Amino acid sequence: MEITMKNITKVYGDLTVLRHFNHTFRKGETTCIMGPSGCGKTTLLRLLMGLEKPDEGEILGLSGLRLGAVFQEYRLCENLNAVSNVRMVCSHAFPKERIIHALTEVGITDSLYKPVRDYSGGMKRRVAIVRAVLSDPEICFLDEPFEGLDEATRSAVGSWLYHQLSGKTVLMVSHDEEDALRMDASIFRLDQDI
Ligand SMILES: Nc1ncnc2c1ncn2[C@@H]1O[C@H](COP(=O)(O)OP(=O)(O)OP(=O)(O)O)[C@@H](O)[C@H]1O
Repeated sequence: MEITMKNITKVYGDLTVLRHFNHTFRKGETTCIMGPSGCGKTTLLRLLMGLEKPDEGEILGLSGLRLGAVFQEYRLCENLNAVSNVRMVCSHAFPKERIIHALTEVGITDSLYKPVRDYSGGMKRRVAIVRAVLSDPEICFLDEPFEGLDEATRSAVGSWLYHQLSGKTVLMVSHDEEDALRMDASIFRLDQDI
């Protein structure tokens, strides 16, 4: 029950981001990928999500899995409200009340029906988090999921997310060890000497 990145090399023009990189992530657990800015953390997630192709190497253990993701740039439909954004990833029969309940639990209450273009960055991030969770992923990728949230919200949303994703495979990126702690994640430091 593992996801293996085997001999992965990723190059952008003159820049080699990963060179002959090998690592195994355990399924059913949360791993927090940490490392200096620009070291390739997002690239690593994008390779695992299949959004980038490695120049060399292979990734094993992911095929057929249902993916969920929170991207740094939210990727919401700006003209739709929070409920509609989440509803897009749910099955037809999924009760709207459960969507509203989840959004309320992360603190999106009175703005549920406003277009998300009018939301703050922190609110957009919380909508993206609820969308990722309610898509019922088998593996969830979280790229700096708590960025832009104040300490109290970070803690409340972190605890909600931890409970929702418990037992699933989660690969997250963060600069903050507190985030790893609140998600009960093991830390993987990406510090390749390229
Ligand atoms: N599509 C791309 N084209 C060219 N260069 C890229 C591309 N994507 C990433 N890079 C470069 O690859 C390197 C690694 O980027 P990446 O976003 O993976 O780093 P990171 O560790 O996630 O950084 P941060 O912590 O700042 O988010 C950076 O130098 C970045 O500029």
